[in-house]
Amino acid sequence: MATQKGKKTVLKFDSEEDVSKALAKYTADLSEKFIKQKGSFTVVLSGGSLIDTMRKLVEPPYKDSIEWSKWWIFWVDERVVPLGHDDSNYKLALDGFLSKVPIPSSNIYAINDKESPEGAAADYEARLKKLVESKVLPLSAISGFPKFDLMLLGMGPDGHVASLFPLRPHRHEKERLVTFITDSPKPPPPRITFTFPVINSASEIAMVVTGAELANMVDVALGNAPPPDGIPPPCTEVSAEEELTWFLDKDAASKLQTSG
Ligand SMILES: O=C(O)[C@H](O)[C@@H](O)[C@H](O)[C@H](O)COP(=O)(O)O
Repeated sequence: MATQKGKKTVLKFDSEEDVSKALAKYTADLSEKFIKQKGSFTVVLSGGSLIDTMRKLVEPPYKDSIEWSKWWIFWVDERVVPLGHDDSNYKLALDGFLSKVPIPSSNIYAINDKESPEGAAADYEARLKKLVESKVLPLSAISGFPKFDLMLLGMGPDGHVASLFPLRPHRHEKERLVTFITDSPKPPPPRITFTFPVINSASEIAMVVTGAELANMVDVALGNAPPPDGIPPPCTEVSAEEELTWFLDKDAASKLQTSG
């Protein structure tokens, strides 16, 4: 199998508002590109502040120009709570994004909230495999794992991405597509999450990071500073097959500026 990986780009903006504008344009451009190329656009969302930062995408001109009917929506991680619960990443995305645009509901892959964490991870993985069979999701020629067009990721101050946390062994999972955790250090504890082989098979990944409390970890993630405990955190493992693009506001990039 080929092993070539994609490039990495770091974009810095004066404000979170500018990150939001740039992220909307980037996402709209990729939507147009992938829909032209393959007739669909598969997008993987995170929870946290990302959905709010995506707010410009559901405003003109993008709200009316994007071919929403060709979009497919997935979650890189989800809290195992009822879909209507305030902790649910599905609810967060529904309220802030999905309820405002006409993506077909059959293209929106929420978790099965009747299952245990283990059951919900197995169920989500089985549904992804069906989408591979029906050719909605291609397999990466590099990794052999399902290949999504775009993943939109956030990062925690401990360097976690998705629900892959520094001191939890599931960050090293290499076989499964989706795994689970019942003791997440970030509440709520029960979660399911894509594994690194799936995350790193995406064509495009946007790491969307804003706020001064993340500045130290951005420095570590981009290789400018060593990890505080000597163990590379999950954020250092993210790569995309085409391009990984970091969207940083001035505050999140503040340590990078001082260290050059
Ligand atoms: O469900 C979750 O908790 C998220 O998917 C998680 O991985 C998030 O993206 C980061 O913790 C960053 O969160 P913030 O953007 O709120 O800092």
